[in-house]
Amino acid sequence: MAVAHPHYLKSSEKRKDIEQLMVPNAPLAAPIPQPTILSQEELKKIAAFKAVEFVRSGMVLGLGTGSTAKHAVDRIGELLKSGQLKNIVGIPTSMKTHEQAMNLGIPLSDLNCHPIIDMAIDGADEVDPEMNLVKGRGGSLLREKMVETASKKFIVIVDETKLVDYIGGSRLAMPVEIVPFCWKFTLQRLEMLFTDAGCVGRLRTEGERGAPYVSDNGNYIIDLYFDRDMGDLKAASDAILRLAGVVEHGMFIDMATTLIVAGKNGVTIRNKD
Ligand SMILES: O=C[C@H](O)[C@H](O)[C@H](O)COP(=O)(O)O
Repeated sequence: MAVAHPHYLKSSEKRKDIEQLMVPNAPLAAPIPQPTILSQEELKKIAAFKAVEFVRSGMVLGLGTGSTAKHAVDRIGELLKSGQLKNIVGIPTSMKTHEQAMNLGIPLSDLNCHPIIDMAIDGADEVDPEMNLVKGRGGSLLREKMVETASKKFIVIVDETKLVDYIGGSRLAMPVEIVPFCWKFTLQRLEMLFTDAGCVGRLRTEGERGAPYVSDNGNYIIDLYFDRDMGDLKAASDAILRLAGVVEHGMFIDMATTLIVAGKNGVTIRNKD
């Protein structure tokens, strides 16, 4: 199903007016409707707002992490404030989202108190044609996976740049959360699993001094980069999880129940068969 972006037309018309004002001796003609070019940020927001339309009062909600999920959390906060939503309980997937939701006044809880979640809404770094995902480039994969596997429905929200032919296909990171102890050893073991796919691993670092990035759970992250398709994802997942030292990986296989993609031609909503 594709839906256009009517609520964004006004701003494009505004832009047209401004362009006309900047052209010397521009004729005073009625503005000609132009196709709207939306930024990636606007597309993320459109996908996020569409997902929040599925939220109902009384739900326990998994609150995702990242720049796309942030729009969804903001929107939920807004609807709670205006009274359009009531009795929502949010389960945040990171310390960052916890802070955002708290500042918005969204009542929060955790998996100990709410082991079954009605619906989770979160972004993704990659989505393949089977709706398998890569997540965790923002470092929150472990808590996201815990919350989203506990969710009856998991709505993934992305702009169309996240669509790939196969997992790893963006050539960007597939994150793996590991314990800090002897991280180089674990990195080498991870690379060795995927030599056929031309896999290279890098410890994620931050700051000018390149200190290891530390997750909300006190762990390190190894980013894996693939030259070629790694093949059977379930076999890859099992092999990674069998390595002592690995906590979790960022492949979310067969977890998404709905995918919302915002692109220049509109919004597409797809449910898992
Ligand atoms: O750890 C981060 C999460 O998995 C994000 O959902 C993912 O990285 C997508 O983030 P963004 O919406 O900022 O592209």
